[in-house]
Parts: sequence; structure tokens; C-alpha cells
Amino acid sequence: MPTTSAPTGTTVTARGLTKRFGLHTALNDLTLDIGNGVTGLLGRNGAGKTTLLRCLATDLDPGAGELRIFGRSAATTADRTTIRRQLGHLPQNPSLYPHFTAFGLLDYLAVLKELGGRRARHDEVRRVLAAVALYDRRHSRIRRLSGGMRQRLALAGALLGDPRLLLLDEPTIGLDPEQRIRFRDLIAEFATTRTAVLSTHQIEDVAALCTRVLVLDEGRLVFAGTPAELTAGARGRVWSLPERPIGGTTTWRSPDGRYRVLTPNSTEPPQGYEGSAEPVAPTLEDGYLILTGSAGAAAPDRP
Ligand SMILES: Nc1ncnc2c1ncn2[C@@H]1O[C@H](COP(=O)(O)OP(=O)(O)OP(=O)(O)O)[C@@H](O)[C@H]1O
Repeated sequence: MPTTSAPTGTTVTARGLTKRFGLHTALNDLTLDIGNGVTGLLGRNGAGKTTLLRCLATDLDPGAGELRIFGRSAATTADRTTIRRQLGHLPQNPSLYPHFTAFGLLDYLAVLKELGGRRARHDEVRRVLAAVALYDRRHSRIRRLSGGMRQRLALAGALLGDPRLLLLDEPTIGLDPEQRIRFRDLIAEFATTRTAVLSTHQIEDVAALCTRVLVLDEGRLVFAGTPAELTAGARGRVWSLPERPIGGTTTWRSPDGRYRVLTPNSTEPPQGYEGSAEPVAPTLEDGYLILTGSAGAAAPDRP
């Protein structure tokens, strides 16, 4: 496994972390460290990203291996309570009570988070509402908010109390481009002194935001490093061709009519296109596709 860069500081330490659901192994012997900054979790559907985030949130008991967060053991009841007080979790498909107002829901969550003193608690609710640009909608009932606004409200809930560790499961789903940029700014600022872990299929978010990337494949950690290191795996393996080749893997037909082609196993252009292939600078997505072997799956069957 290519691991060239280490995280700064250590918030999470996992050794041999394994989670089984019946006969299925969702996390398989994961050993990793996560420190300050934004760590992106990538992987195909079912790779184990949500399961890992749920273990980090101490919502799921891994069953095997060691998990320490802030130096405390997630397996010990007293330590788990201490960990929970210092983390914020935006789960996949968060459920919000539709009859609450935005302010009312966050105030309720703030009470559960033991943010004491009415005035200080309300100030904190106003702070997180402003952070996700929902302050003007604070009196709106949740059922009247759009899908993207609900997602931002759930993010505000995770930010309550200024946690040391923020766990975000597909946080930018449903956000418009302006709000997505705002989200990146918010999380990048947060992670200058704290730790954020986000699971996503939005590779542009990882490229724009993450200081480190972890890639899971069928429950195993197959990459830990920087986005630049993941991208480098595709160097010399991306081409622009005048037609769809038989060899290589076509990612898509670009608007200029040329075909963007990956050669996962070679730094040579596809056979027969030596004269017409133009090398293309790889993206993080190319590095990810080549690493996970998904590049082969990207090509449609030829008739
Ligand atoms: N509560 C559960 N009971 C049984 N199997 C589960 C449970 N939760 C997850 N799994 C299985 O564990 C594997 C990993 O699931 P997980 O939700 O962690 O994947 P993921 O990487 O987050 O996927 P996606 O990108 O689709 O959200 C899958 O095969 C899933 O079916």
C-alpha cells in the first residue's frame, strides 16, 4: 500500500479494525491514523466508508481490533462518553424532526449535547445557523426547507459545540455550487486546528479540500496519502484520442469530439494510436479509477 505522507498530530488511531455483519466483513483489518486537516474517504458503493465513520462516531462497535480517539479507547464505556462529547457527526440520510423549526431543532440538539446556559446555547445555535447560511430561515419549519437546506441544517447540528472531530457522511449531497463552495470554506477553516473526516463520491470535493485521502476497497484500506500522491498513480496513463480505441479504457467522449482514454497497465498510448494520442494531465479521479481497478468498468461494452 503506498503510504508516503503521515497525518499531522493524531486524533484517530486504528489497529486491525475489523467489523463483520454476520458472514460479511465490512471492514477488514484496517490500520490507520487520522490527524488534523480534512481526510477524504473514497471507495465504491459498499466499500465500508459509512461503516468506518460509524465506528469512529462510536455508534458501531467494531468487534475486533483497537480504536483510539483523542488517545482514549472506544471500547471503554467512560472513554466513549468523553469521545462522544467532543465529536460532531453528520450521518448519511440524517433524519430531522419535520415539525421543529430550524432554530428549535438545533436548540434541542444543543441541550442533548449538554451545551449549558440558555444564553450561551442560543448564541451557539445562532453561530452554526450563520455558518451554514440558514440564519434567515431559523424560524422556518423543517418540512418547509428544501433538501439542500435540510442537509445544511444537519451539518449545523454536527458543528454544535465546536467538536474536535467532525465526521461527515456524503455532506455535499444536494448542495448547489455556491453552498458547496461555502461548505469547503467552512470545513477547511475548521480543520486548520481540528480533524474532519468526510466520506464522499464527489472527487472534486476531495481534490479541493482534503489534505489526505483514504481509499477503501471491499473493506480494506488500499491507499493512504495525499490527493497529489493518488493523482500521481495515473501519470502517463491518460490520453486524448481521435476515436474510441479497442484497447485502453474510454472514460468519455469530450465536447471536442476526442476520446479521453486511460491505460491502467501501461504508460504507452493504446496500440495503433502512437501518432495521434495526446497525453493529458491526470486528475484525482483518474488516479482513483486506476487504483481501484474501476477504470476497466468505465468502458462500455463494444457492440
Ligand atoms: N447494518 C448492516 N447490516 C448488514 N450489513 C451491513 C450493514 N451496514 C452495512 N452493511 C454492509 O457492509 C458493507 C459496507 O457498507 P457501507 O454502508 O459501509 O458502505 P459505503 O462504502 O458507505 O457504501 P456507499 O458508498 O454505498 O454509501 C456493504 O456490503 C453493506 O451491505
